[in-house]
Amino acid sequence: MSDVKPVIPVIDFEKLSLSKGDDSILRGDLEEIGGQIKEAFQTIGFCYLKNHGTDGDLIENYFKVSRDFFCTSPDEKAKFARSNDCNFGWVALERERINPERPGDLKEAFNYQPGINPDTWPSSEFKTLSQDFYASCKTLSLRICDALSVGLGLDEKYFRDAHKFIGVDGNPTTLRTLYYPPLPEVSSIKPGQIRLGEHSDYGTITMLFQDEIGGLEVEEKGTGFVPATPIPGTVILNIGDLMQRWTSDFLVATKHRVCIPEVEFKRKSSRQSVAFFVHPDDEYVIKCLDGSNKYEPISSIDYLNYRFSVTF
Ligand SMILES: O=C(O)CCC(=O)C(=O)O
Ligand SMILES: [Fe+2]
Repeated sequence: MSDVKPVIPVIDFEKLSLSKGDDSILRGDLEEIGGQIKEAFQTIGFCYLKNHGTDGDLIENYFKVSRDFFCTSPDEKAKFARSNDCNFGWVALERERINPERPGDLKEAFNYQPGINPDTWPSSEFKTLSQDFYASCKTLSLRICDALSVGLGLDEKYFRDAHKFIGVDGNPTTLRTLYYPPLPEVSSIKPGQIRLGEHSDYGTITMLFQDEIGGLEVEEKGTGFVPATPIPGTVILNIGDLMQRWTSDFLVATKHRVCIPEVEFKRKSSRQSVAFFVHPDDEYVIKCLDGSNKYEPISSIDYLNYRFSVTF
């Protein structure tokens, strides 16, 4: 057996799994798992969590209802187009350029944030599954917050207390289902165009569920981009720029992207993923945790608006 650690570590989350009630969570388990997550975020900035306890049927059904929507006609999808002032709905192919130096991303997406109550949904099933998936991700992300708080030597509820309003007004945490359609012939892909350009996320943590097609790559210092190969049953976890700022760069928000697969059948296949972007409450003020003033205090919502204003 080699002692070389895999670049992106796989962390066993079983002891903090969603199948366990809040009362059965032990401090020692938060320390152990929180320490492993911290170490991953100090180095590569990404990890996989296995045995997280998210209901497999819920994941499967949410992927399916999303795919059914993305496979409807552009006119149908346009009825649910996301506007700049309302974080709900469909984002068309090439509509976003997350890396402004590249052409539009070859992806579609659908955003959901429970504080926003749209008049209509693509289907009642889509609505129910979005609500259920959001609720499950919320619980898991708060457990991750507890582990990370303990891992960083903070009070167990430190990060949880900054995320009190996830899923209600006053917190921008977003569930985004992503669809990367089958790709056209290489000749009709624009120079430099990929499925999702290089970027780091904006908020505190991001959880990502991906199908088996692959293509996600993560930047490793000194090496370049390395694949985040799909591992069935896991969720991928990374931090965003706001968490990096909060920890005065102690933890790193790693750049990542989704490339055009080299294997032909994967280029001809669609790819799906689901991201849960966690942000602190709008008015929560982020101050450097080490007591330094490396970065000025800033409210969560001011930071997010600033990031959107320079990207889109
Ligand atoms: O689809 C993926 O694998 C990555 C998605 C992502 O990084 C994002 O939406 O920020
Ligand atoms: Fe991302």
